[in-house]
Amino acid sequence: MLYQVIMTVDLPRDLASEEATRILAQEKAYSQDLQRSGKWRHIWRIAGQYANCSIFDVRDHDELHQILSGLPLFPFMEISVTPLLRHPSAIREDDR
Ligand SMILES: O=C(O)CC1=CCC(=O)O1
Repeated sequence: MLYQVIMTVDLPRDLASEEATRILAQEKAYSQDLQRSGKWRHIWRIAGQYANCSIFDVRDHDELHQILSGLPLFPFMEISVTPLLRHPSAIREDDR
C-alpha cells in the first residue's frame, strides 16, 4: 500500500547540539536504509519548512506505524498520513 506522509520536525530549543547532531545522523541512516529497501519511495523537502513530504510503499498500516514510530526523530515530529490508491488516469505502471 502507498501512503503520503508529511513529517514536520520541531526540535526542542534546549536540546544539546551534540545530541541533535547524533539524532539527525541516526535519522539519515534509518531513512536511507529504508529508501534502499524500496519501502521509503520518495522524500522531498517542503519549501520553506523544516518538513518533508514522503511516499511509503509498505504492506499495511501496521508496517507503516512500525517504521514511523522507529524514526529517531519520532519524538520531535508531527506526522500526518494519507493512504493513496491508484488513480484511474495514471499511466505509470509503478503508481500502485
Ligand atoms: O529533515 C527531515 O525532514 C526529517 C527527516 C526524515 C528522514 C530524514 O533523513 O530527515
